[in-house]
Order: sequence, then C-alpha cells, then structure tokens
Amino acid sequence: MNDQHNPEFKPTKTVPNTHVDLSDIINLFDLEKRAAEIMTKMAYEYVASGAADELTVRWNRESLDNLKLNPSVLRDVSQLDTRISLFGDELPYPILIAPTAFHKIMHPEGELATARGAGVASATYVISSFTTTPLEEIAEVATQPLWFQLYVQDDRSLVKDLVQKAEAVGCRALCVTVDTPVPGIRNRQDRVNFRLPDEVKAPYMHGLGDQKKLLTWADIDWLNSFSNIPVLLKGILNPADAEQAVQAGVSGIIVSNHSGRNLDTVPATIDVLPGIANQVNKRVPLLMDGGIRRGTDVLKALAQGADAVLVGKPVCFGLACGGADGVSKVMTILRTEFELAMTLTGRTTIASIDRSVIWKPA
Ligand SMILES: Cc1cc2nc3c(=O)[nH]c(=O)nc-3n(C[C@H](O)[C@H](O)[C@H](O)COP(=O)(O)O)c2cc1C
Ligand SMILES: CCCCCCC(=O)C(=O)O
Repeated sequence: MNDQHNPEFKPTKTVPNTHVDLSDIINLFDLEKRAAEIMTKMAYEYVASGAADELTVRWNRESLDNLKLNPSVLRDVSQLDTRISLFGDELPYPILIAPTAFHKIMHPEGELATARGAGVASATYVISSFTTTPLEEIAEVATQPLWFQLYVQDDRSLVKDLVQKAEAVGCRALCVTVDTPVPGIRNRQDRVNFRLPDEVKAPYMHGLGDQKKLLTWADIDWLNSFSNIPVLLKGILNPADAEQAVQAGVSGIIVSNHSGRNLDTVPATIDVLPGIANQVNKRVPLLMDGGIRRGTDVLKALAQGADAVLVGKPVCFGLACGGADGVSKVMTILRTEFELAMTLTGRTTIASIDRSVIWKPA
C-alpha cells in the first residue's frame, strides 16, 4: 500500500506535486486507476465517492452501458461536423467540463491547471462556487469560454456580488445548482473525515451545510431579474421540474444527479433524459451529466435528447495525474472517441444524432 492509502496517513502538504507519465493512459478508466494510486486517500475518496450505497453512481454507468447502438452503413462519413452553438458561443464539440470543487486538493495548481487544460482541449470550463482559486486568476489564464456554477448561500447580497463578479471576469453562463439544499449522506467521505487542508481555501463559500434559508423558485426569479448572463438550472431530474424551469424563464437545463453524490437511488440521468427532452421540446438547451466516460456515452446522451454533456470525475482524475496535461488528455480522449462513434454509426453532424441511433428490438 502506498503511504497515501494508509488511513492513518496525514498529508503534510496540500497534495503531492505529481506529474505522472500519461502516455499509457488509453481511456478514462485507466486514468481513474492511476489516480487511485497517486492521489491522497482523502482527495481520492472525495472525488470517487457517491452518496450512501452508491447505487445511483452504479446506475449512471449501467444505464449508459445497457443502451445499444444502431449504426447506419454506407454513408459518406469523410467529413464530420461536431460543432454546437450555446448561448452565442460556438463550441467545437459538445462536451463541457462540469463544475467540481476544491481543485487544489487534487493538484497544487488547482483551477489554473484546469483552465489551462480546457484551453488546450478547446473546452468550456464551468467553475465551481467552491473554487480554491479566485475567479480573476482563472479568467486570466483561460483561453476558452468559462461558465460559473452558483451555490446560493443564505447571505443573498453576497450571492449577488458573486454573480456580478462572475459576469465581470467574463463568465458566459450561470449554472445554479438546485439539487443540494443540504449535503447528502457521504459515508466514504465521513470515513476519511474529509476536510480541506488548512492552506486550501474556498474563498467564496461560507458554510453551505448550515443553510437556514433554502433555495426556492422565488430565488430563481430573483436571480433572473439581475443576471446579465444566461441562467441554467443544474440538477433537474423530472419533466415537471423541467417545465417549471422553462416557465420560470431559465435559459437552459442541466439534467444531473450530481454523479450520485447527493440522494442515493435517484435514477440514472440517461434514463430520465428522454422524458425531460420530450417535455422541454427544444424550448431551451438541455445538457446532461452523470457517468459519461466513453465517446459512445456522449453519442447516446445526444441521441436521447441532450444538446451537450458535461464530465466531472474524469477531469478531477486527469487533473490529479497530470495537471493541465491530464485535463486536456481527458477531453481529447472523449472527443476523439465521440468522433469515432459518430463515424461508425454513420452520423456526420450533431443534428443527425437522433433517437434512431439507439437500437430497439424489432
Ligand atoms: C469531486 C466532485 C466535486 C463536485 N463539485 C460540484 C460543485 O461544486 N458544484 C456542482 O454543482 N456540482 C459538483 N459536482 C457534480 C458535477 O458538477 C457533475 O454533476 C458530476 O460530477 C457529473 O458526473 P460525473 O462525475 O459522473 O461525470 C461535483 C462532482 C465531483 C465528482
Ligand atoms: C456542503 C456541500 C458541499 C458540496 C461540495 C461540492 C460538491 O458539490 C460536491 O459534490 O462535492
């Protein structure tokens, strides 16, 4: 056992300054294995764990695996176009970096490395409210669009200031996380007594766990009333909430179960996506995350009605293993696999990816 995997091991510094050889990392599962070897136990457990019995974590993957593809043959697949347009920006491919907290426990360069990796991979990066690096510093190194993920805290004037700061540094959209009124049961994190090392701070967050005023639809109206950037709701899992979100005037919806980290036994996101897509009926962009690990998963999510997907855990593992290089490697692997999946199913444009891509028994 590596020292860092000894439960008694106490990190003496934020995180080892690791930069492992990434040349033999072929897919995102390889990367998680490597990350498990090199991350501190506390950081690894924080990233890898889900809520309670982790059934939803498992279902996210199983449901994606259980969908079968239905290729169309003899199409001219010599030219692919994977571009999408979201809120006025053209993205070269429909995969974004999901907001994840505390990057400095994963790599000493923290969110700066993530932003640099996103830049190399031409990916949009959604910064977490729990960033351990000030927004101005991230914006300074970013070369691709940034979005901001908002946790609404009790002090609404601080929330307003934070939204305005995100706008001022150039964030292009605001993802309001609506699935975490209180923290979920996180047994694995409790077992390692998860806490931030003293030298790591999340400068914008002050006790989400002690909320007195819980987020409601009235707060979404309030955010919409002053936000100058599109407001998306992150954490929608059923058509009724999606409808209410559209009626509330949001600009987009992220179908998410928080990677199974909050409420265990909610369904896999890929399973609820078609019903939500039917309800939303393209009135606003629909994004999805949860368990995306393969290019075929991206294709399946788009086929079931998503306009784009986000990836969380793999980016954290990439960051831990190789800083910016690790982050760009994750995005490049997924993008390349996605392009191949399009080619091999005979779909050359994003618009041509519809439910016929999914195999159904005759
Ligand atoms: C380590 C970690 C930290 C996260 N932190 C946040 C966060 O600060 N805000 C948020 O809205 N979601 C957070 N999430 C959830 C992700 O944004 C995203 O919904 C999820 O990770 C996607 O699933 P995947 O990890 O299976 O790709 C976090 C997820 C992980 C794994
Ligand atoms: C008190 C809730 C902490 C949440 C931290 C960030 C997050 O969303 C996560 O999934 O972890």
